[in-house]
Amino acid sequence: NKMAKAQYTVDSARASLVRQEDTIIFALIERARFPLNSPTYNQSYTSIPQFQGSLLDFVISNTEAMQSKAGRYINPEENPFIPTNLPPSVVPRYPFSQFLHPAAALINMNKEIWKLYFNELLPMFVASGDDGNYAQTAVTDLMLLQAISRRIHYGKFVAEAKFREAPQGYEPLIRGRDREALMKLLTSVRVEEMVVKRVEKKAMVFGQEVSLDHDVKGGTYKVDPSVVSLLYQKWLIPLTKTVESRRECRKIKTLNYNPSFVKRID
Ligand SMILES: C=C(O[C@@H]1C=C(C(=O)O)C=C[C@H]1O)C(=O)O
Repeated sequence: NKMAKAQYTVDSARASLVRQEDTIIFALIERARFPLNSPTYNQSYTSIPQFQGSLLDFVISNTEAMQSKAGRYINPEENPFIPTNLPPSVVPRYPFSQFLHPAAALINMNKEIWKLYFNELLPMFVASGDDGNYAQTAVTDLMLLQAISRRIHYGKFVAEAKFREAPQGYEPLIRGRDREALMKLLTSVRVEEMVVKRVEKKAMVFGQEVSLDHDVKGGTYKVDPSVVSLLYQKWLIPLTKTVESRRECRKIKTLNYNPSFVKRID
């Protein structure tokens, strides 16, 4: 049996979220190189033959189609932004562990993340203006959107690991559909505070100007460290927790229809 062993624990899931901070901060730095470049998002700017949508829509749907063929979405950590009509993978299927219940695959918050990205996030960290680099802008948007989406949906794994480590704590709340108590049990204020502080520090380290002529000097950063911590505090952490609580709430089905599930998961 080539099935990879379930490798997620609360600790390993946390370690992955810490690692993903690097990806998100570098993606923010890359996107912040360009001004807003609003034509990238304006459907009337592009008139691409046989395509309806903005340049970003065009880049995302074509990139996701190619990445899907290359097997990206076989990994349950990945969630496409435009899931309709995605071509199937054409590569041999790696047996990723079935750590999540299949119902978890139905949680896809990318529509919300997409809206949030344009309405709230972009204005927080890009300068206004237009330098014509629309394709480059779309590519950096996609990298950032994918990194943010992966982080938020990682809440599925966090929730599953938390449940498996303390089923006796979660089960009655899931059965009682007590969302509020579930959210409380899922929350670790201490961890959240560390995340918010650490990403600010990382943004200072990763976003400083490095030169051989002088010691590293603080003060100017490629993306504002306080914006990075605000972004985490206001959006990324709350949305990760929304995914976590949705995952727990939907477990009611598993608990009710398959009572052996809790035992089976060792
Ligand atoms: C991810 C976790 O769950 C919650 C969400 C957190 C986050 O999004 O960073 C941090 C702490 C918890 O409130 C965790 O406990 O590590």
